[in-house]
Amino acid sequence: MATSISMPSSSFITLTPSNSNSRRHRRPFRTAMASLDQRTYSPGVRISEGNGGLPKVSLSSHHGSEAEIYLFGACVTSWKVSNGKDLLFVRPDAVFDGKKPISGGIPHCFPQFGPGPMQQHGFARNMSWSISDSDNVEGDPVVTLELKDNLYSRSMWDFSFQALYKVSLHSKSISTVLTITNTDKKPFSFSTALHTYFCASVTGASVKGLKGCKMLNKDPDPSNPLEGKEEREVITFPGFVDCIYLDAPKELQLDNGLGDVITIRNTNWSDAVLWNPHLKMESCYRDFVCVENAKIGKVQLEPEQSWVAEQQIAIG
Ligand SMILES: O=P(O)(O)OC[C@H]1O[C@H](O)[C@H](O)[C@@H](O)[C@@H]1O
Repeated sequence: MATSISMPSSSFITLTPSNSNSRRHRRPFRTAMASLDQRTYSPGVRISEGNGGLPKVSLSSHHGSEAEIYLFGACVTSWKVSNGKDLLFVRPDAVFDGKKPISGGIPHCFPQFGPGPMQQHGFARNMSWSISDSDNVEGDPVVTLELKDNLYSRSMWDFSFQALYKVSLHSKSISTVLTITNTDKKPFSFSTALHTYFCASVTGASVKGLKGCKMLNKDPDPSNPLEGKEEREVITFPGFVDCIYLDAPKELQLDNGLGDVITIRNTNWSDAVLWNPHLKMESCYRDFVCVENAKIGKVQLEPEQSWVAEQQIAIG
């Protein structure tokens, strides 16, 4: 069944979440593992200790789908539909030490995509987010995570901001809405991406939907990307791939080469990135491809303005 994403037509909005058909718990707190189990969340939303003792939110829908999200980096590390097959990939070299970003699942790149004045892909993927809200909408669990500036983020990017990340699990899809709000008194700008790792057989995987897009190919020289236009209907991963697609469409299709066709829809994520490290990660490159929704050109926000973007990945 096709599911549509309904989003405000403007990319800059003020958030007013509401849902009459929901069972919501709003409990802002900063995570401390000892106190986590005393909190209650909406049905289908549970918190427990994950790898490395890091707090992990588990979502289970009444349809049998499941997802896991680490508060460290607000990283969705697992998404399973009712057949129990995990469609996301976590690299075998991923560490869960609360310092290094979790390599796999859906890491955030914010407030910078790629290399730049601050660390690669910014700091959001290696900070602890908190739970600001949980909900259950007709049997589907929803959790909203929040990140605000602190001394660490300000040491790299001296702005006051709020990031809200709402993750909703459905029977055959998972959607994420990222809202960045300028809570500062001065404007700021950022680039961002959701660096999604999909389980795949790299020799059978392919992506459709990018034909005609302007490309910035970081292969062979990442510091001097080659401009071009994508001519292929079906893009495969025969070797190292690291390519930005500007003004990508709202819907891409990934055939993971493992028998699944995954539709990746978005609202307001204007760009896309394909990445597979090939022999640079010899132990695991055969088992995943990254298809990333991104905002490569800078988003500029005035004080109190918000930017909102949604990604939905769906199967079947
Ligand atoms: O290893 P990471 O810091 O997670 O980055 C992994 C990759 O992310 C993106 O896909 C970039 O386009 C690549 O150039 C980068 O190598």
